[in-house]
Amino acid sequence: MELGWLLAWGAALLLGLRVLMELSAAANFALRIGLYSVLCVVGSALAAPVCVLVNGGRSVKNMRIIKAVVKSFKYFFGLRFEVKGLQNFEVEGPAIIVSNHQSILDMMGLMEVLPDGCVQVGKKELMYAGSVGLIIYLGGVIFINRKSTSSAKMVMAEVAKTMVAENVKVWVYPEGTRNCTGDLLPFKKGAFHLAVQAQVTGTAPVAHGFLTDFLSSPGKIKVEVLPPIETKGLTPDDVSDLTDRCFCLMRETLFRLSGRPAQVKDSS
Ligand SMILES: CCCCC/C=C\C/C=C\CCCCCCCC(=O)SCCNC(=O)CCNC(=O)[C@H](O)C(C)(C)COP(=O)(O)OP(=O)(O)OC[C@H]1O[C@@H](n2cnc3c(N)ncnc32)[C@H](O)[C@@H]1OP(=O)(O)O
Ligand SMILES: CCCCCCCC/C=C\CCCCCCCC(=O)OC[C@@H](O)COP(=O)(O)O
Repeated sequence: MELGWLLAWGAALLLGLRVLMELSAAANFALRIGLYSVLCVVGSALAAPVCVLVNGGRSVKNMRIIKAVVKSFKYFFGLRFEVKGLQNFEVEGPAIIVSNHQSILDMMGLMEVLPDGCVQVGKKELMYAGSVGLIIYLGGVIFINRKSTSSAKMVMAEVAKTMVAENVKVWVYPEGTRNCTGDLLPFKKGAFHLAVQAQVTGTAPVAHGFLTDFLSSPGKIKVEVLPPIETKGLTPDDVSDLTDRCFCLMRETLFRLSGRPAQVKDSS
């Protein structure tokens, strides 16, 4: 009898949530973000011991495991991904990847395209986000202190040396924070200094219209990897131009993916 009541209450709750999601777009979004957070926390707790057992601790190789787990999340939301330009990651030698960053949800899109041996740059506070922080640490994410420019620059200078020595790709979010306005924030220049310091083969901009597509249920998320910009031979004097070029390319692509007319605006 008690089990019967429990099932009845459970069914009523699910039905109630379903109706709420149908009636209110805000409730729909909040519930889906809630489910995503639960999946991240539980997925991280389950994946962390696997990463330690398979790769012995913090290593970029763990990103393969993390990627497999995060890629399964789309089935909970009925999402599909339309990925274009993956071949643009096939550059010889180290490279920088830059992408827009709309929300915590972006990780689902990023994992659809993340190449092997690619480390990401993240704010150091992420380390303290419970099991999610642990998995981010295990995945080899490079942590920077956004409150100290000199310390962030020092970390980036070390990254420049490592990426050349170990032939790795580095993924940076040049807006430096989440931004869900549908447009881009002016780019910070760290990624582009890094490209020049490491004399990388290319800087590949990635653009996605994640949030717009996530809100239209069931969404088809568009992610596009643009052709890399050759950065070998550039000097520190070229950093501003390189930053502007990437900004314009990415903004144009973001607007196209979101189905809005292109607008003209510079990065300053
Ligand atoms: C299994 C289940 C798993 C479930 C969980 C799901 C997924 C998780 C798993 C893994 C995914 C991890 C994802 C992590 C995502 C993290 C995203 C973020 O955290 S974004 C925020 C952090 N990132 C950034 O901030 C990068 C962008 N910022 C920069 O590049 C900045 O420039 C900076 C280097 C941080 C410095 O910033 P600051 O504001 O302090 O200074 P300015 O940018 O204003 O620069 C001042 C001045 O210095 C010059 N400059 C900058 N960098 C350099 C340099 N390296 N060398 C020389 N000079 C530099 C810059 O040009 C400015 O000078 P000027 O004004 O004259 O041009
Ligand atoms: C003991 C503490 C427990 C904390 C539990 C935290 C639970 C978090 C639940 C779900 C979060 C999933 C996060 C996926 C990783 C997303 C990385 C990310 O998007 O970081 C934001 C950062 O780029 C920019 O931060 P700001 O926009 O500047 O801010």
